[in-house]
Amino acid sequence: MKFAVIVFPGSNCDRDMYHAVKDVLGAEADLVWYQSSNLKEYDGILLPGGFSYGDYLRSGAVAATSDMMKQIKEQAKAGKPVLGVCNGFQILTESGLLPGALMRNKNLSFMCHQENLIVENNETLFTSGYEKGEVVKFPIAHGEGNYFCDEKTLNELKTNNQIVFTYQSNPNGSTHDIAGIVNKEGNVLGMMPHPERAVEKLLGSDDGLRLFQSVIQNWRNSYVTN
Ligand SMILES: NC(=O)CC[C@H](N)C(=O)O
Repeated sequence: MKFAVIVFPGSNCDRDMYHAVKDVLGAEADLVWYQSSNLKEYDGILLPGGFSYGDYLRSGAVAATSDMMKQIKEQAKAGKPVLGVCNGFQILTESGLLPGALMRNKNLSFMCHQENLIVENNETLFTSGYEKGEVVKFPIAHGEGNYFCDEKTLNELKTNNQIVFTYQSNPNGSTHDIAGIVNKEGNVLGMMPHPERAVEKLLGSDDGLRLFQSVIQNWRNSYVTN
């Protein structure tokens, strides 16, 4: 399985994502500049965190209009796994691949620390390696992680089991303590906390490893026969 780690001007967690999948997991991965047109070559797409286009207008708003996002939409439609972390999540909501929006944190401050998350749904291709209800520890690092959606959208998210991670102790004011959601089809996950920064005990947690392992395992189950 080969991953594309998408790099926009202003991405700054791209190297961490690359390190996690390539060096720690031993998967194939490339850093893919946003002007590339070869996304079809990849089996999985990783949208890392950062400050694409300096967070101008709104976080993720400019990147959402790029040709790269058009390619990502096509690949998502084809069923490939797409993971957006932090600014990646913001880009996914801004581009309409996921519902809702990320607003300024309730305390209007940038926050950077470890958070406990609850795995609400372990029936996705990203979370099959976790137990339902399991508490995992991932770091957060954001100023605009306050997930908002209207009542109707929240009910849809609940009905379709699209809420994947919630915060055990809500740090940013997110609606329903939401930390991560999937699309209806289940192949696009957006989350504010950083699984790629929780892949080695030295980092304070390796709970993020199983997320990437789940993606790889599910891809193998679908495409590799022997
Ligand atoms: N680490 C990140 O991706 C930061 C995301 C975003 N630009 C924010 O501060 O909200």
